[in-house]
Amino acid sequence: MQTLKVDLGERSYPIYIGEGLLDQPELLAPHIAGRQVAIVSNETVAPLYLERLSKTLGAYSVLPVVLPDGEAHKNWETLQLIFDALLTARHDRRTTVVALGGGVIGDMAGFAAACYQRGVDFIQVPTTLLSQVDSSVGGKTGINHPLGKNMVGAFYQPNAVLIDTTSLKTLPARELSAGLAEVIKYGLICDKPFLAWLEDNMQALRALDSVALTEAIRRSCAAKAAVVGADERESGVRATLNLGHTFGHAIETHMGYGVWLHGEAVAAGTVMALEMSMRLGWIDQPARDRGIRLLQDAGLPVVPPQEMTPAHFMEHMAVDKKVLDGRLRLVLLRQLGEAVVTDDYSTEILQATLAADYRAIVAQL
Ligand SMILES: NC(=O)c1ccc[n+]([C@@H]2O[C@H](COP(=O)([O-])OP(=O)(O)OC[C@H]3O[C@@H](n4cnc5c(N)ncnc54)[C@H](O)[C@@H]3O)[C@@H](O)[C@H]2O)c1
Ligand SMILES: O=C(O)C(=O)C[C@@H](O)[C@H](O)[C@H](O)COP(=O)(O)O
Ligand SMILES: [Zn+2]
Repeated sequence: MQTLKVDLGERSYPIYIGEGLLDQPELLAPHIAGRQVAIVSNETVAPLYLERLSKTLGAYSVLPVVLPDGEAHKNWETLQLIFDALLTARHDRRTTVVALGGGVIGDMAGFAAACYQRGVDFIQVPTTLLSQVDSSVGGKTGINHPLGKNMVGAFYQPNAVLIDTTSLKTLPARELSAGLAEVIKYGLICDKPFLAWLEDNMQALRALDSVALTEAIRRSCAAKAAVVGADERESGVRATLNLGHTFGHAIETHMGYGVWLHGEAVAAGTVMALEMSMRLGWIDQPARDRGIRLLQDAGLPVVPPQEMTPAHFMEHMAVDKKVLDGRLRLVLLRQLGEAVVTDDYSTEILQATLAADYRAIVAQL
């Protein structure tokens, strides 16, 4: 097992990474204060892992809360089901909410923990690659609004993150690829050598090679922990973790939550960010193409939806959380491995990026 730390003073917490950690009560016990634990999961993950985790937490009174599965359920109605269950079972302020599932479950369970009786303890047990490398770390919690992704939420850090890498064995290939989009993101924004490592190891990752996966998870979590430790509430460098997300969130909202997976939308959005960085003269064409090829090798879509016009993108991007005083800030690349958050671009270049022929760009690779 490997242990990383998210360094946030008195709110610091460990990230445990390893095989079979779901069965190790001694890792969770130090992070549970009371006798009550609510395991929040969904209809897909619960049949796979809920019984196991409940057994591991056998010393506590365990309340299972099983939600409907999917991004389309990341909303008020589903959040309410968590509060209903906690209140019906008389969970008090010393309860611990444990999120068992992917990023949708983690974001919702975390938000519920932030709100329930004004805040109770919370542990992340992520079971998708995306949640293991990104969403379980850093304390962004929340739900979607029909007008925009993650528009209602709170920064609320977990007490611990427990990553059992063997849970990835049951993950569908499409979901694994979605997680790889966020892994590639770390290489693009802050770790150029990691890009080369990913190019060398992409096939092993997609074949669920446990050594390669553990290394990708460790390196991703280390990058995320460093960024979050430096800027917990996104007043600066944390916004770089949003590479590809301004365009990607527009795709998710426009297409209907769940039609494009978050990681898929981020992948196509990252291609758009690469294209815009090239049009600004910051990266050259070989660098752009290298990024696109890596996303493609990960099994991800690299062309935005054909039905989305520049006007559609502009409409959705207007509610992005990086808009300040009406001006949209974008995460772009100065070079591979170095991201910037900037509003220093011309409208013409943004419009040209939105209108670019991505099918032609991909065809020439
Ligand atoms: N809070 C953050 O910092 C942050 C970061 C990135 C993404 N997110 C959010 O995370 C969400 C995406 O997360 P996701 O990609 O994990 O999607 P998800 O939570 O929808 O999980 C993907 C699918 O895999 C299933 N699943 C989960 N674990 C499984 C397993 N081990 N075996 C088989 N099936 C399994 C789920 O039931 C679901 O159907 C989005 O809502 C996104 O906005 C949040
Ligand atoms: O942790 C962060 O900060 C991120 O931006 C990570 C992203 O991968 C993630 O999708 C996040 O939920 C996006 O945040 P948002 O503030 O743009 O909704
Ligand atoms: Zn993301």
